[in-house]
Amino acid sequence: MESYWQRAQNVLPGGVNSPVRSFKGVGGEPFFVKRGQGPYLFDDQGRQYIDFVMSYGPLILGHAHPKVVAAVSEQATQGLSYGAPTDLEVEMAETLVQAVPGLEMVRMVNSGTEATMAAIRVARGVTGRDRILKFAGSYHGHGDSLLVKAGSGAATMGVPDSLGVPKALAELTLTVPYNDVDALRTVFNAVGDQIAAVIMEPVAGNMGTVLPQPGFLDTVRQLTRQYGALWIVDEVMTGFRVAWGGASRLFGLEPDLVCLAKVIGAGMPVGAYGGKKSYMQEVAPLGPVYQAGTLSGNPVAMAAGLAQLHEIHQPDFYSQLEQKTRTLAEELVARGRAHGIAVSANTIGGMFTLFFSDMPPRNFDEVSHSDHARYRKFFHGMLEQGVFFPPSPFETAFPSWAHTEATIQATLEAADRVFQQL
Ligand SMILES: Cc1ncc(COP(=O)(O)O)c(C=O)c1O
Ligand SMILES: N[C@H](C=O)CCC(=O)O
Repeated sequence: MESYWQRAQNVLPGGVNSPVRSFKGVGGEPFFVKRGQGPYLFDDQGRQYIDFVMSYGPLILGHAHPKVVAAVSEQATQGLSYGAPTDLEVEMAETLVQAVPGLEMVRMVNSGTEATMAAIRVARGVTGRDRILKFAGSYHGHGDSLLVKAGSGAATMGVPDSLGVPKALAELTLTVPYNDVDALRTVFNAVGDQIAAVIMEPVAGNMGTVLPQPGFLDTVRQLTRQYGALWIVDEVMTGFRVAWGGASRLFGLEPDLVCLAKVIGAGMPVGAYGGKKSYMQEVAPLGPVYQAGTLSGNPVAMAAGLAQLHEIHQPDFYSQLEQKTRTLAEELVARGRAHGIAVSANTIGGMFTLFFSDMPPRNFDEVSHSDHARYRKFFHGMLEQGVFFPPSPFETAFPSWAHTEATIQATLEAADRVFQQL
C-alpha cells in the first residue's frame, strides 16, 4: 500500500505545503504527525519526539496547551468567521499596542508574509519611494519584493532569489550583509534618498539564530532617520518569543513599523503590522494604501492568541524560558566539544541555533561556511533518538514553556550519544 508520503508526491509540490518540511535540507523523508502534546510530537507510526521546531515558533506554551485549546473550542461554538468587527480584535490590538514600542495602531492579517508585504506597501506609500533594503539571509516571508537573498527555506532549497519575481521589482530590493555597518553606510550614502524602508529581523532567525552586534541596530535607526526611510522591524519570529513585547522592547528600539505573527496566534494563521499612527492612518479605509482580508482578525485565531498572550504575561515567564534555552544550548556546545567537535551556538529568549563551527556566526556568509554535512548527521542522529531539531541549518530551534528539566536532560543525553558518532 502507498504511504501518505508517496501519495503526497502526486498531489502536493514536493509532498509538502511549505518547502522546509520536505527534509530536502537534511535528506530523507519527513515523518507524518498525528498529534502534539506539550513538548512532544507523535507520528503516525506511534513514535514520540521531543519537538524543538514547535511549528517554527508560535507554540511558546507547547502543543495543545489547555487554556489555548479551551479558548479555541469555546469560540468555535460561537462561529468561525463573521466578516464583521468583534470585541476580540480590539482586545488583541490593545494588547499589542500596550506591549510593543512604537505600535500605536495595528492591522491584523493572516500570516507573517502578509504583514511584511503590507508594511512595505505602507512604507512605499508614505515615502513615495520604491527601493527597500533588507539583509542577506534574512527571510520576511514570500512576498515578491522580499525573495531576494532570502534565508530560511529559500536558502535551504538554494533559491534565495526566486524565479517568478519580476526583475524590475527585485532590482528595487537592495541587500547588505547582516551586522555590516560599513556596507550599510555605503548603500545609504549612494542611494539613501531613494530608500522607502529598511526591513530587518532585529535578531536574525532565518539563517539560524544570529544576534545583532553591539551598535548595529542603533546604526540602522540613525541612518533610516537621517535619510527619511522607515524602519520596519520584522518581529514575526522574535515578537513575544525573546521577551514580552519582542526584541523592540528588549532592546529599547524605536521602530516606525512592526510586523508580528507566530506567537500572537498561538498556532492559528495570524499576522499583524502596525506602527506610528501617522503611517497607519494612510491604510484603507482611512487612507490611500489599500490592504484587506476576508479572514483577517479571525475570531478563533484572536481567541487562541489572546489566551496564549494572557498565559505568558507572567513575571518570570521569559527569564525561565531564556534560562532553559541557554542551559540547553550551552550544554550542547560543551558536550559536542568534549567529543572534539567544532560546535557553537547563538541563543536569546526562547530561540537558539547550534552551528557546526568554532565561532558563533555573525552573518549569512559565516553560517554558510559552518559544517552543514555534520548538521545533517546530527539532525538524523537526534531524530533516531526521538528528538526533532529543525530540518535545516538555516533555521532556529524553539524550546517552549512545556519543555521541562526532564525533556532538556533527555535531549542532552540523546545528543551525547549522537556526538559520539559524528
Ligand atoms: C522573520 C519572519 N518574517 C516573516 C515570516 C513569514 O511568516 P509566514 O510564514 O507566517 O508567512 C517568517 C516566517 O516564515 C519570519 O520568520
Ligand atoms: N523559518 C520559517 C519561518 O520562520 C519557517 C517556516 C516555513 O518556511 O515553513
